[in-house]
Amino acid sequence: MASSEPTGGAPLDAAGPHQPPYIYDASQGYQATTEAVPAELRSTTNSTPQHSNTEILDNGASNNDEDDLDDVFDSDFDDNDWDPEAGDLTKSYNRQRQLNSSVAPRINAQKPTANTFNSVDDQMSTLSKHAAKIRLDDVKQGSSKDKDKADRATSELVLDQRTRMILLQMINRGVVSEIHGAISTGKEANVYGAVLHPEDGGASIQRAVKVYKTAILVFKDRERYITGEHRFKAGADKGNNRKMVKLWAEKEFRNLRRLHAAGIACPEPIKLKLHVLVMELLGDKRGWAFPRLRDARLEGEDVEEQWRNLYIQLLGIMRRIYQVCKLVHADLSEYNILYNDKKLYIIDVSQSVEHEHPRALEFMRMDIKNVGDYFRRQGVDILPDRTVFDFIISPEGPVEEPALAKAVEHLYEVRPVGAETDEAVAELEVDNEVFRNQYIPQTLDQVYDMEKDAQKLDRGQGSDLVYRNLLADKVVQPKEQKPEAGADEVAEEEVEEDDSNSSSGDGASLDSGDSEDDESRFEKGTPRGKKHEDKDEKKNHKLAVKEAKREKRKDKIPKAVKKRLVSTTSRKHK
Ligand SMILES: Nc1ncnc2c1ncn2[C@@H]1O[C@H](COP(=O)(O)OP(=O)(O)OP(=O)(O)O)[C@@H](O)[C@H]1O
Ligand SMILES: [Mg+2]
Repeated sequence: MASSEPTGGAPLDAAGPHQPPYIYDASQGYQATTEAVPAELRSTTNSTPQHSNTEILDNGASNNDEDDLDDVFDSDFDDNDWDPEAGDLTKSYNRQRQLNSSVAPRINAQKPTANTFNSVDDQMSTLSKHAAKIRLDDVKQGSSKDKDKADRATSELVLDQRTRMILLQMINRGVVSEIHGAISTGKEANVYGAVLHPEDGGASIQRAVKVYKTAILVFKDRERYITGEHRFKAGADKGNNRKMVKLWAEKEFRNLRRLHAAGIACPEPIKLKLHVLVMELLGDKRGWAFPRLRDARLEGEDVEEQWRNLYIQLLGIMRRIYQVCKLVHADLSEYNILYNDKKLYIIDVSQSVEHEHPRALEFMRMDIKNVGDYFRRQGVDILPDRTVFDFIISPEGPVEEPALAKAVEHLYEVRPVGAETDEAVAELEVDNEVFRNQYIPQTLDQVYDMEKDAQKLDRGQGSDLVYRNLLADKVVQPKEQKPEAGADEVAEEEVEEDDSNSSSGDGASLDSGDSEDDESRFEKGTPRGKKHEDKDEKKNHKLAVKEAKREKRKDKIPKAVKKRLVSTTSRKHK
């Protein structure tokens, strides 16, 4: 994949003002004229734009300017831009963007340009002393069956120059002391284990380092999370991979911080630099990461009950993320939840959206489906998607444990039919199917026939409306309600209020959030689905779904048999 063909590697005569104080030779690499550039850096080092022979491995990085290290050595690492105490993150983010897009060197403009290279070179030399602390072959994987994967991971993992420099910086600044092998390699990011040996000789601290990839194909499907995120617009430049991954990393960092501040079990975000995010390792003291929920093996006599408790725990977490963090995870599944000792940990929140994102509720419905499907496969008697949806978005009700779990138990008690009979199970499936295809307006602006719905409310039939829980009493007085003063506006206030109380003082959004942008968020996030279906069409659709289900049921395994099968399988895990 990488080319070792030298193209610009002819020895330079002398270091001119725009050239570094070392020269590059195609066969021998760097020939230092001042300090030696160590082997660790030599393979890919290239600090001058006229050299294009940089080996671009790894990371899927394919930008021609991958060797540009300017932003890596920006002073932003030092000025605590990403510390919660540093104040307005939007401002610091914008400041950073300005810095990054500036053509002039960011070091004292009075200095001759040659000093810029000196400085980069000096920094590289300084960092080089840490090179041996990046030991990617030191792989820790959860189980021996993952050995193959681990081997593959090791060979796949060759860091590009920029990433390596950032990692060395992290070591130099004492964010971590060593970086080890990959915990995970994926299409969007690699996650490495790292360890910090505190200077005071205290116990070592395990950390995780997530490195986002810059290959273009990777985040193609991220479009829908950006479109409609009006505050994201100014920052998103789809033409520039590097900027994009930086944005995703920032988004994840901020979202994690919100979750963590709300006391949700998730990795504590520690440090962010460009596309590299350092966070708490969710794992044991020796650096073994907790398994994903998908790979979790529950043990004990009461495995069934444990699964049910995890399901209830997760519904509580989802409600808390929505109500307290004002976010929707948007990629929640057994792959993005870690499990340890009866507890669930939420990870991978770079695509999480504000609850006011035009598609937030659609993403939430997807999360609910994924979660429900998974727990059902574990034999849990799950609640209907619609019930879960209402539980999460209802402004009324608790947002803390243990009250959350109690509230879920209550939902079980009051549901009309339990899942004891085949009919009840079938009914649940129909209801889920209908719900999953139903149009959900995000705000009152999107309500198709406000008049008609208002009449419904007046007649006390508001519970028929799928968006009924958006209709907090204070938000909706249907008759006087103007479309532009919808739930969204109130939600905005709540966000601000919430943010000002939170320690981070910022949101997960990435730009200034100008309110005049508010309308534009609906341009592309056009409501889809069943909006234009009238009542009869809906009824027919429901009947059709019912009919299809009835057909399917004919060759269905009876519930009791299925349950037996499921519990035998889970017992195998003991
Ligand atoms: N803080 C952490 N502690 C322990 N393990 C982690 C942590 N963060 C991530 N992991 C592990 O790394 C894996 C990938 O992380 P994550 O889900 O955040 O990346 P991703 O964006 O899904 O990347 P990709 O889509 O490329 O796989 C997780 O499934 C988990 O096993
Ligand atoms: Mg993931």
